[in-house]
Amino acid sequence: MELSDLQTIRRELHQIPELGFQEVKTQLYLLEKIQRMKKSHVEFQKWKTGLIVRVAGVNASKTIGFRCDIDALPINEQTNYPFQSIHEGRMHACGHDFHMTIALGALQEIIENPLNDHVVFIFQPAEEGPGGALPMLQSEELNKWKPDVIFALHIAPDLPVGTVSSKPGLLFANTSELFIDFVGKGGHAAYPHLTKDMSVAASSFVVELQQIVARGLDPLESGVITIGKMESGFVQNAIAENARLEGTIRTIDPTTIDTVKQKIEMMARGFEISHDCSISIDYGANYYQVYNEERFVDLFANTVQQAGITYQEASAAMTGEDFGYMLKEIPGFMFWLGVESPFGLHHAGLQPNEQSLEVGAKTVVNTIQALSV
Ligand SMILES: CC(=O)N[C@@H](CCC[C@H](N)C(=O)O)C(=O)O
Repeated sequence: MELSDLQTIRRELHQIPELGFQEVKTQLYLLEKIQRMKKSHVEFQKWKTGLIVRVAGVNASKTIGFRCDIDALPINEQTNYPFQSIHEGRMHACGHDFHMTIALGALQEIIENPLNDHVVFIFQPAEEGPGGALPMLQSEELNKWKPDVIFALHIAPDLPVGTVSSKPGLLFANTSELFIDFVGKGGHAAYPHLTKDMSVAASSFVVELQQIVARGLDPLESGVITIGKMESGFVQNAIAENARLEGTIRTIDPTTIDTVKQKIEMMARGFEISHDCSISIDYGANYYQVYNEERFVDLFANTVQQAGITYQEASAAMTGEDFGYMLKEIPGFMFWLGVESPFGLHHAGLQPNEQSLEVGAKTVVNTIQALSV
């Protein structure tokens, strides 16, 4: 596919971002593109709001899988693009518009030049939450065409176009969402002694949470607790009866996340006494670490270098990815694709360089070919 075709697809997808398991327009868009490419050796199945496409090999001994994620974030876009999101409060701020476009570009190439092996393209919903990889992996649809080896990519705003990066072993962290609800007693702003102020309780809780990482964990273990959203009260001159914190926990070791959760629960019991309130905790979606198999990372590094693309050894990151569940069951790896954006992932100004679409599609095709040898 020409760069201009990839750009058109990316821009059209960028305009219709949808949250996890609501990717209705996105699924239709992908279907329409796939129908146009479809030939007799191509089949597809829908899975919820996602899709699985299989290109049959000419003499297959295995199935190679490439997975891309298709959902967006509840972020208000702040780019100066003429093709901004038409969905208010929704944005492809994690590059999934790029991931889908690259998958479509690679799919077309593989349809036109089928390999010996079968190739399965997985368009997975709900990566940002509540998590589509695990239920998709357990689905009849995916099990019908289960890959023997699988890989995926993620855009990297801090890497130049023409550079890709990965590493053997741990690439992304273990994660758990974190939702904490506080219930106290509201009242007039002038009579705090008659109330249980949940704005104060929740604010102190946010600050105290950081002590769990600073003082509750072995300094040689890594952890992050981030509260990305807090809400309380409803008017400036009333004391808040309710508060809600929304955040995420990240750890390098899968067992450390349980330690963090225990400490949060102990802290909540203490706050219930000291603030005379009730606190409930929900951990939402939990993702398993992304762990790359060394032999595939080596093969990938050699393949891209032969194609004139720069390979850089990555460091592990505290980002999460439910693709970790797929890698737990199917051998493979994940890599970062350089897109040099002035703003990072999950930022309202994310503007990845579209030149990277061609590099991405070429890299995916080359990798599938290398895995098929
Ligand atoms: C690559 C990336 O940015 N992934 C997300 C995954 C989110 C998982 C979940 N909603 C959570 O916040 O724990 C990330 O934020 O790392």
